[in-house]
Amino acid sequence: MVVLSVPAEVTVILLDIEGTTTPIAFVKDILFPYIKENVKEYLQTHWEEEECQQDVNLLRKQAEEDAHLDGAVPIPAASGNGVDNSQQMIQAVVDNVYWQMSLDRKTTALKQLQGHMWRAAFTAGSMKAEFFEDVVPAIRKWREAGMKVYIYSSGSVEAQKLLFGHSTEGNILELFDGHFDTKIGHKVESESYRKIANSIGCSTNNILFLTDVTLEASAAEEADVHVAVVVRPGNAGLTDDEKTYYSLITSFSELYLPSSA
Ligand SMILES: CSCCC(=O)C(=O)COP(=O)(O)O
Ligand SMILES: [Mg+2]
Repeated sequence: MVVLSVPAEVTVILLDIEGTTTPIAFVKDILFPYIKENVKEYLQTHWEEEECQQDVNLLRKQAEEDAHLDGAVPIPAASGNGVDNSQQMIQAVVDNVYWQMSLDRKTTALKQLQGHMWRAAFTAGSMKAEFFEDVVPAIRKWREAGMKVYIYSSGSVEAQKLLFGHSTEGNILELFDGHFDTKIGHKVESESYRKIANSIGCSTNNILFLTDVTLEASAAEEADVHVAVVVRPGNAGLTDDEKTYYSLITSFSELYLPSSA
């Protein structure tokens, strides 16, 4: 088995979700289709609720920022009361969500709505998150060795908690010291990793970030975070240069912690 030695200065392991702890197929074939199939009905049912209106307002602000992009879908401001106006707005939100999802955008606005929508499915038990089989045993071992373990995903913190709270392995939220999402910054921006270190109360070089996306790995590395790129079935392929440059692991069990020897 290939072994990757974790530098002695590392005290925190920061984990991506999609393509790292969880198969991309679970996200693309289960989580995202649920949103597309249910978004219109969800908006119709919850439209008058404050949480739903906050989600719509955030999506509208995002739509304003996106106005210059090809194919962008605007969300009009409410122009009055009435069923027709609400139905038009709901359709605009639906179209905007579909457009954003067609580009796999990671905007806070889209991720916040998705998180709220998944709540019903996870809490009713009709959806259970999946992890690669090495994930939970490895995290338990890291914790026993004194590591802190955090999640950093584009999925909202609320969605992350649903995922780890309702999985095929039960509620495993206790395994994490905390969660970060795009509210701290985007995963392809190195400043986000500095802010995460600051929030945890450590130096960036105390963190090892595991992700499947080399743009994220590169941003983290620029902030002096240690990185390993996770190669899983179904993940996007890496170029030869990326394969040579990055430390690669295909299972969390390939990480060797000197402190656990
Ligand atoms: C609770 S995560 C749901 C998946 C998701 O929406 C997503 O965007 C995953 O992104 P990641 O940063 O984990 O690759
Ligand atoms: Mg990922």
